[in-house]
Amino acid sequence: MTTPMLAIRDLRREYDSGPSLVTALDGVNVDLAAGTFTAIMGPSGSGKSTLLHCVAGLDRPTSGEVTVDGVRLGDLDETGLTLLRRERIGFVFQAFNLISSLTAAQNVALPVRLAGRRLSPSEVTAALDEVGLGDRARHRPVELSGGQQQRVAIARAIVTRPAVIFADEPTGALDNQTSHLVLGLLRDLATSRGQTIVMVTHDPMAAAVADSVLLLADGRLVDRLDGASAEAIAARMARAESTC
Ligand SMILES: Nc1ncnc2c1ncn2[C@@H]1O[C@H](COP(=O)(O)OP(=O)(O)OP(=O)(O)O)[C@@H](O)[C@H]1O
Repeated sequence: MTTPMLAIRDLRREYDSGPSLVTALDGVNVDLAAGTFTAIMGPSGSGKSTLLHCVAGLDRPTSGEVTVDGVRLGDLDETGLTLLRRERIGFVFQAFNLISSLTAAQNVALPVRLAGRRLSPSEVTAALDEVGLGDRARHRPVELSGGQQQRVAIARAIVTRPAVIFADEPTGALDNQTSHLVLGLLRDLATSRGQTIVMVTHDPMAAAVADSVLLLADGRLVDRLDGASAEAIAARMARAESTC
């Protein structure tokens, strides 16, 4: 058996919020193979963001273990986690998180630059070309549409060729047509480049682009749908929402 790109074992995350203890993740176990595209769905408050943050090394679980590309996150200190995120992980968020005073090319190069390294102009151009924005390198975010801004954010996420890309509602702020384009890009990163994509979404149409959908409810993985249509995913989600 090949080693999974992401291995999640008995993952628990509790929040001590005043008088009550909130269990956001209640023993999640799953392996995700390299080059797969996985959507995480579930009712509001089911633990999707917490799972994404724990698996991406942005948050520490209360117990359990996450292994990313053979590295156990629990063995890393904050510096080690920062390095891992910088070198092997890409992030795409609903809010594009671009710096308004910088051009598209400067935004793409910024994280690496903050890390004390410089990308060659051809690396930046290649990433922008890959998302179809090679001709917008000198544009500032305000001069770009929402979909174009999200594509710049994707270029920024892929410029270091990370093994894993985490996307939190990447199409949440986009219209249907633009969402389709952005999802196509993510799909292609998995299929053509073997990158592993994990995407939180509420949208069954978006989830249908993934290879599989993991369904969370009350911090537990309650179902997995492989190759399901948007209609099948929507129906399963409706059932999950009616029982919570
Ligand atoms: N920092 C925190 N402190 C206390 N409780 C928290 C914190 N973050 C999340 N929670 C709780 O943990 C549970 C899971 O939250 P999480 O944000 O992971 O859910 P979600 O599925 O992403 O929700 P949504 O779809 O609404 O974004 C919720 O009950 C939430 O209130």
